[in-house]
Order: sequence, then structure tokens, then C-alpha cells
Amino acid sequence: MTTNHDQFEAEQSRVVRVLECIDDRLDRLQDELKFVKGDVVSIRQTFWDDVTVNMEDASEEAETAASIKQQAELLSERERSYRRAHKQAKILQRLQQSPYFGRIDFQEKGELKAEQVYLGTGSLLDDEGMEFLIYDWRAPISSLYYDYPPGKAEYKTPDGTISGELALKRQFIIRGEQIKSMFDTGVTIGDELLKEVLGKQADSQMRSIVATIQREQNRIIRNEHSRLLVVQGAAGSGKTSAALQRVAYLLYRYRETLQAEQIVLFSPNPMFNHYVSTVLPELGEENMQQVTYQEFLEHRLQNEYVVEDPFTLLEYEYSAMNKPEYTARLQGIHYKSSAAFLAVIKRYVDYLSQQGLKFKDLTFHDKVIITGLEMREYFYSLESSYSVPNRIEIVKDWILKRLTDIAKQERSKTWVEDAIELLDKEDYLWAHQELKRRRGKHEDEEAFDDFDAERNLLVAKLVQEHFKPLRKMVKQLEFLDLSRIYTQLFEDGAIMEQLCSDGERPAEWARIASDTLSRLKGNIMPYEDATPFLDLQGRLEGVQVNTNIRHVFIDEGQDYSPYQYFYIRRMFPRSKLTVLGDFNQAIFTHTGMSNGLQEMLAHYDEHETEMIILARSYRSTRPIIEFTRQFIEGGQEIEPFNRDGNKPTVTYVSDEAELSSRIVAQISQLQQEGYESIAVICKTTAESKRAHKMLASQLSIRLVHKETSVFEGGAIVIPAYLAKGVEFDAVIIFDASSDRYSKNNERKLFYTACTRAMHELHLYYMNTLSPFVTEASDDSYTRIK
Ligand SMILES: Nc1ncnc2c1ncn2[C@@H]1O[C@H](COP(=O)(O)OP(=O)(O)OP(=O)(O)O)[C@@H](O)[C@H]1O
Repeated sequence: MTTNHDQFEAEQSRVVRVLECIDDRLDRLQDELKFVKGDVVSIRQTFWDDVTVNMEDASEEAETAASIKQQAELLSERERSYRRAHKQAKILQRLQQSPYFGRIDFQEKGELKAEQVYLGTGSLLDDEGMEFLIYDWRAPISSLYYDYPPGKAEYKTPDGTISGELALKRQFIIRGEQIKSMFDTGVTIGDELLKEVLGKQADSQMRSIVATIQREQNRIIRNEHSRLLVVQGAAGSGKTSAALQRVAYLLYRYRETLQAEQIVLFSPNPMFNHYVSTVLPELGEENMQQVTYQEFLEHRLQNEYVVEDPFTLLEYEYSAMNKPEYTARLQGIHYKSSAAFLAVIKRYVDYLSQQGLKFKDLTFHDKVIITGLEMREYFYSLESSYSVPNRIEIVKDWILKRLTDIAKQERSKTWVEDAIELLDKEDYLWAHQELKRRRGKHEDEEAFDDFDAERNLLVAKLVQEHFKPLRKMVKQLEFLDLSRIYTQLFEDGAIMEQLCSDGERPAEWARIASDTLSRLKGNIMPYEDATPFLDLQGRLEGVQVNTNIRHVFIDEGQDYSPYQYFYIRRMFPRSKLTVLGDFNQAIFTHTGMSNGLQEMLAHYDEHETEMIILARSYRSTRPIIEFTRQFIEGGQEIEPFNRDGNKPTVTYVSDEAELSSRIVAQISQLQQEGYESIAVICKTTAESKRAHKMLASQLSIRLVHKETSVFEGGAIVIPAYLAKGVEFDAVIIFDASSDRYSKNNERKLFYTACTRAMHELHLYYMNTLSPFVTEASDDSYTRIK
């Protein structure tokens, strides 16, 4: 009978054997790499030596081209081999650190014996190339490990479903050639390993979760059929983690056709980009593109406007309640983010198709040469059944042609005479040679009118140079006055009346309109106007969509409005979409995930859509989850992962001096207990600055602001909305008083802030405590006087 000890010994000696194989393979690969690298270098150095360059006649030219092509092909083949070998070496080096983390024994129906399947972060074949010593965690068979306890099980392959019996499921923690721990599990992925992983301290960068992916997370990762995959998950339920593993999975599954740069992740802020940037390289994959929605907008708006950042908008939402225009602005934000406003923009384009387009005057040397009015008349004289973008295209060609004529007339103007006098010798030389070239064969013959001909050439060139910027502008359709077209919607009440009935317009429309106009005066585009503005531009000029992108991921999906969803979908028409969010963390008052998503869902057939709910939360200890889930509606549904810890504390302080000394003492104590990442979370930037000023004189603490792009450990002060998506060993809520967090729109912000804590959560308040806490049960936290 085999004992546990025997099993351990057997596994241990297998680890040693596999590592020997890895070492051996790596040695050979290093030699190969050296060799191929040598090849590449020498081909590059002697590239031209081996090419016969001869341009005497057409056939020689063709031969030269063929010889260059041959050399280039050889070079790129060698470079490809190098990259392949390099990637393989990287995988082996990773496996050297820890060859595998799991084993399953699976007996396929009809087979006599169970196959032992060891799972790691890459695959490894034995020397004969017959048997897998390690399976990549993304291989079809590996999904058994994540999906089933021992017993009947099945997995999908591209050729169909394979069923059988799972006889054993074993987990390992292996470092180098040592098995540190090993246990057999009954349930899907045993709690033991997960507890161990989750009990660790926060890293300054996110970790990969391959060894402990949970069954419902695996559904997200391996989903292949949905065009729209929506994940609604509690705070800390592993949405971001699952999304990143999904990227790694897709890159593996479709490795022949899908590149990392064909995947885009919309992330909440630049710091988050840094936080998640190591997960994919750790798994041997390249990072996908990452972009914040604001960067995405700014890229499309080019230089015309700077887009107001969403954080400024949030600050406004949470701190400008007393301003006179507050209600109108909020209503405006809400309206401009809605599907109703999208419908207005569509109708506005129909309206503009008949009347109302604005064009800019074109000036040359401070003189108007083609008026906006002329362009408008020309536009509306065109066949009205043509689409607006088509007609704009025709107007563009018409303007360019007119510019050519105008340029010709300019040649006789005095400014040209003057400018010609100032030309360099090189210009004259150019004209001389150009003339010769144009004459071709008779180049030796000097004609008596050469002087005039050269001068004419110079004049034409000079005028052309002066018209270049203008032509460029026209080609970029800048003659269309988009700003005025957009503002007209707010200026001219009659248009809006025509576009939507009284009931459809928000009650405060007049104030929204005047507030919008005053905001659009500068070159800062309000956040809520940027998307409709760009959409309008696309509808008038023709959209330049991105068909290269195959997968778009939207993290913190609850913070995107219906209009933004629509716009993203339109910009990436060939892309599948994965949206991850938590409507309980919808901190922008104007959005609300269900709204935006419901609009989206309507655009997809049911069979193309999947919604997965993650109810289990892994980030925080059980006491923290039991405390925080009371702040939100339906919070009881959130299931804490069973990890013990201290109850959150709530401390009353009488004044700011006490607040600061208590927090300083708390941070020191946490540091003594070994916690490294400690965040003092504030409601706004203003509060963060104040808190930082108070604390920085007594201990080393950094202030995080919206431009911070690197996520580091240590003690920090951070506004709640920037802490989205990230986590800390310990969280201190700087001011949990009722005057900070009591209104409905502050509830989710408060919840988001508190759920950033992994191991410890401490709240401080002056005067009265936030009702979100007083409504929670007394025994879910410890009161400190
Ligand atoms: N299967 C898992 N195995 C190990 N750790 C996990 C697993 N799932 C989640 N975690 C851990 O739980 C924490 C929270 O995960 P993640 O940030 O992905 O959650 P989230 O749903 O995106 O959270 P939030 O919405 O609050 O930002 C991370 O530390 C992550 O490593």
C-alpha cells in the first residue's frame, strides 16, 4: 500500500527528473540561440555583399530586386527562428522556477488507463516528443482541473467534447526543485492553497492566479463564443484577474491569428495600467494595449481640444453641490451620456443634411479666398440623396481644385516677386536641374528661354509651398466648422425643439444649454460632451473605425455611460467585447452599469451574449466583507472567502490634532505588524491634500494624484476614485463622518473605498458617524472611543 510519504517521494523525484529535462533543453536552446544570433548578425553585416546590384537595364534591375528579396527572406526566416527560440527559452526559464502547480489523473471513456496531466505555465514535451511532461494551463484538457472535483468530468476540444473520470486532483507549491507543499483536493480548487495565496501581502503589482482559478472564473477565461461577455462581480471577486487570464488564454488559443496588439483594455486610470502590467509577461505573453477612455478620446480629438478628465468631473460631482449651476450641470451630464441624446445627435445629422452646416472661411495671407458661405451653398447644391460624408468629400475635392486655380492666379502677385528674390542658390540650381530632367534626352541643348522657364518653375514651386498647409487642412476636412456645428445645438433653441419634443428634453434644458456654451468657450472639452462631439464628427465626416482590434475589454464597466458604450462598439466593429463591472461601485452619478449595459445588450442577439455573475469575494478577510457588504443593496448575496482576520475598527476623534496623531499611531502599528501597503483613503483630492499635509510632517507618506502613473507600496494618501481596481494590505478611511458620506451618490464611493482593504480596515470620524456605518450591525466592527 502506498503511503502519503511514498506519494510525496514519487512526486519529488518526478520534479527532479522534469527539471533535469528542462535544464538540458535550456542548455541546447541557449546554444541554438547563440548560433542563430550569429547567423542574423552576419547576414545583416554582409547583406549587401551577397546582393548583386545592377541597374543597367530592366532585366538587370529585376535580377537585383530578386536577389535583395532572397537575402531579406533569409534574414527574416532567421530572425523568426531566433524569436521562436527566445520565447521557448523564456518559457523554460519560468518552468525552472516552478515547473507545475497541479496534477489531475483523467481516464477518458474507452481508455484502459488514466493519463497523468501536470499543469504549469507552459508546456513541455519529453525528448521523444511523444508525451507531455507538463501541459500549459490553457490547453483544453487543463480545464478539467479548474472545473471538476474527482468523479465524472468532461472537457471541450476544438473537435468535440471528451468525457471520462477524474480520478485524482492534486495541488503543489513547488519552488525550484523542492515541493514545498502538496495536497489532494476534493472540491474544485481547494481552499488551502487559496488561503495561503490570499493571506499574503499586497504586491505593488497584480499577480497571476493560474494555480487557483475558480470554476466560475474559468468560464470567463475560456469563453469563446460570445460577442458580448458581461461579468458582474462583487468587489474583490477577481474580475480584473479573470480578464487578464482571459487575455493570456485567447493569445494561446488563437496564437496563429491573434496578436497582443489586437486586444485593447480600457482601464480606469494610468496607475492601474502599471498595477496590472506584469501579469501577462509573467505568463509569458506580451501585454495588450491599455488605454483610459480619456486618452482614447483625446487621441481622436487630435489637437483641437483637451478633454476634461473624468476625475475633475467627479470632484465636481462630489464637492460643488452648492454652486448655482450644479443641478443643471448634473442633469446635462446625465442627458448627454444617454441613449436619448444619441438619438438627438442622429436626428441632428439628418437635419444638417438639409440645412445648418457651418463651414470655415479659408484664408490665404490674411485674405479670405473661399468663404464658408460658398462652401455651404456648394454643399447644399449637391444631390441630397448622397450621404453627408460623401458630400463633404465632394466639397473637399471642389475646394482643392479651386485652390489649384487660385494658386495659379497668385503666381503673378507681387509677394511672389519679392519672395523669389530671396531664394537661395540651391533653389536656382534645383530649377536648372529640374528643367534639364524634364527635357530628358535633349539635356545638352540650352534654349534661349531657359531663364524664363526656370523662373516659372521656381514660381510654381514657391506658390505651391505656400499653399501646402492650406491643402493639408482641407484634406483633413478642417474646413468643416465642427465646434460651431456642435454649439449650434445649444445656441439655437428652435433646432432642439425640432429635434425632440418638450417631454423628451430635460426640464433644465435652457440652463444646460447656457452652461454648456460657457464651458465650450475655452479649448477644454467637458468630459460629457467629448463623446457626442466625436460621434457627431464621425457621422458628418465619415468614421475611421479600427478593424484591427479583435477584443475589447472594459474594466470598471459600471463607469461607462450608454453613449460611451455605443461609441466604443462603433469604433471597434470587428471586435468581441468583454465588460467587467460592479454596479455597486458606480461612482459616477451619471452612469450606472445596468443602464449602459442594457442599451448594449439590446444590440446583440441573445445567443451571442453571456452574463456571468461572480458572487464570491477573495480580496478581503471575512470580517471586512461582512462589514462592507452591509453598505449596499443586495450585499447579502456577496459570499466572503473564508479567511480570518480582525474586525474593522471605527474610531471617534474629537478634533484634527487627535485625528492626525491616531492615524500616525495606527500606521506605525500596522507597519510593525509587517504590513507594507497602507492607504489612507479620502473622499476628494482636496481632502487628500489636507490629510497628506497633516501626516507627512510625522511620517513618510506619499500623496497619490490623478497624474500618478506608478503604483508603489508603502504608505500613501489617495482619493477614493483613484483607488479603484487596486488593493492594499490595510486601509484607513480618513474621515467617515456623516457630512462626508451620507447622500445616496456617496454610498458607492464609500463602499469602493472600504473594499480596497485586504487584511485590515480602520475608519475615523469626527462629529457624527456616516449613516452607512451606523446602519450596519454593531457586532460587525469594533468601536474605539
Ligand atoms: N482565483 C483566485 N485565486 C487567487 N487569488 C484571487 C483569485 N481571484 C481573485 N483573487 C485575488 O483577489 C483580489 C481581487 O481580485 P481583482 O482585483 O481581480 O478583483 P475585482 O473583482 O477586479 O475587484 P474590484 O472590482 O474590487 O476592483 C486580488 O488580490 C486577486 O489576486
